[in-house]
Amino acid sequence: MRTAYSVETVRNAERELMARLPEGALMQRAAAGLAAACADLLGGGSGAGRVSAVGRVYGSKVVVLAGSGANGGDALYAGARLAARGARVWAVPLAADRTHEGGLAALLGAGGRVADDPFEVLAVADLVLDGITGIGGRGGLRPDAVPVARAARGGRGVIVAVDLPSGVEADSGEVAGEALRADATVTFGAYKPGLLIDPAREYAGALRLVDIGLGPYLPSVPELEALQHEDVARLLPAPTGESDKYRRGVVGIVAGSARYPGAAVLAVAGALRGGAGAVRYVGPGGDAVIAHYPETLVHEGPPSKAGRVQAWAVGPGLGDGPGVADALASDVPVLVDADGLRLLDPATVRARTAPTLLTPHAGEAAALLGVDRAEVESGRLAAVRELAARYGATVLLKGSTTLVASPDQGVPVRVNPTGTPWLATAGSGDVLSGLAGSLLASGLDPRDAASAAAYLHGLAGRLASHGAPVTAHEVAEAVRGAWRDVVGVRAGA
Ligand SMILES: NC(=O)C1=CN([C@@H]2O[C@H](COP(=O)(O)OP(=O)(O)OC[C@H]3O[C@@H](n4cnc5c(N)ncnc54)[C@H](OP(=O)(O)O)[C@@H]3O)[C@@H](O)[C@H]2O)[C@@H](O)CC1
Ligand SMILES: Nc1ncnc2c1ncn2[C@@H]1O[C@H](COP(=O)(O)OP(=O)(O)O)[C@@H](O)[C@H]1O
Ligand SMILES: [K+]
Repeated sequence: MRTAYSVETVRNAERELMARLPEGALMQRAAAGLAAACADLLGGGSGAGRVSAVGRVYGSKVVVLAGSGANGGDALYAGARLAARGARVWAVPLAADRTHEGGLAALLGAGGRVADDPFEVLAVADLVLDGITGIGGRGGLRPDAVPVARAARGGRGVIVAVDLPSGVEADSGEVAGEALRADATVTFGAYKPGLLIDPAREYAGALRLVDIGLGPYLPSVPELEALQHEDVARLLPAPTGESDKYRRGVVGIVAGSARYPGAAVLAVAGALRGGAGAVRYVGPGGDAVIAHYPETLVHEGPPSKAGRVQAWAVGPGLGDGPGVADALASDVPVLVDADGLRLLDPATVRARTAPTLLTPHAGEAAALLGVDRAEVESGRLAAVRELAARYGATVLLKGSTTLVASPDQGVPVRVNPTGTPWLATAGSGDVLSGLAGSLLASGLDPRDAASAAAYLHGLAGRLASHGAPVTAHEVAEAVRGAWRDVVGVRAGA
């Protein structure tokens, strides 16, 4: 599990740790880890967007962009360590007389210099350390930093953000103005939410966490968590000798319409790959569903008359078709997506005794919240939390970063680490709905069902795409490979 903590929490932990250490020790730990990561990148270490061509620290050219705070201090001390190993290091102080004194003195003492002309050194740098702002930064880059940041980006050097890319909001992932896009970010003590959530995540490049000993002082419940393979493997259902199709769970799919018949097929396609023992389809698309998936149980009447299910997934391609209210009136978990989300009444959802899972994309979330889509896209974390609180439901917010929030207080939001922009293709959300509904039916709680489904769906998207366009149908077909990958089954086993 990868976890992220808010700035306030990190600062509290740092305070506690610092009280037990000699002055400056923490910054030295950060600088040592940062310098080691830079040495690795200068040596051709992979993972970052750009790869350094120099192949070694000795003789390489390094520029340190230093702001007025401790972030600049970290960068300058790391610059000093690189200078001591033979790098030519220039400092570019962006806050004149407020540059970190100790850091600058260390750099000068190790043979580094203050650049006469920042643009000249940025043009030839092999590596640029962005120490303009870290967790103390507010708003985008200030006007005087903007031309310097642009010159850094325009040069050929690998850009390494210190703790955070300068200009991004650490707690929310918002990017309020201009920010410096890094090839790699070396962060200290704990990931910050902004490093895992778009749009800020896009600016961070490859992530490295430097352990500065903060662990024991961080609370056990983080702000944000990202599941990894082993976490998802623990969640996925596995049939046993005692299993039969009913015990494995039956998922009911209410999807498709005369206008969108394909949505029914795609939602069923996802559901069939999701672990339930049977898929019941309810709606007007039964013929198309059967033509693709004869194993589906189909029904044309209302969901309440379709026979017992353990969970419903309602909404994909439904248009104004019936079924949403009927499914919501049931006493089993219900996933509501797409058309089902229109006119969804918070009071109805809140009054349910069984769990509800809402799966909006940014546009649908904006409509539910009564705000602009751009507001949701720039502030995903706030939007998903607000929706979960307002509806008393688990919410999976889709998009470039998929987030899952629980309505319960103190439960970390989950951020999905898999996926590819190629998933932005018609119908891929329908596959996700079916998949998540199927995991709900097989007994996962809504937060686990949503995050495991997003994880598998994202991985399936990557496997099916391999860098090329992909269709929703192919994503559904790749779910099995993703599942095997997660649970560690090798091909042929
Ligand atoms: N605590 C510790 O022991 C450890 C901390 N660590 C390190 O410290 C970092 C936090 O340091 P920090 O608190 O000094 O804040 P920091 O991020 O350097 O920036 C704040 C300064 O920038 C300014 N400023 C604000 N916004 C701005 C903007 N948009 N554009 C430009 N300038 C802006 C603002 O000054 P202002 O001009 O507003 O007076 C303020 O002085 C943390 O990220 C990590 O790297 C590690 O060494 C581990 C140990
Ligand atoms: N830029 C992106 N990067 C990664 N995944 C994306 C991106 N845009 C959309 N997705 C994913 O693609 C799927 C699209 O779902 P949705 O918007 O409901 O589309 P549709 O209604 O056509 O099925 C979601 O799983 C979403 O998270
Ligand atoms: K920075």
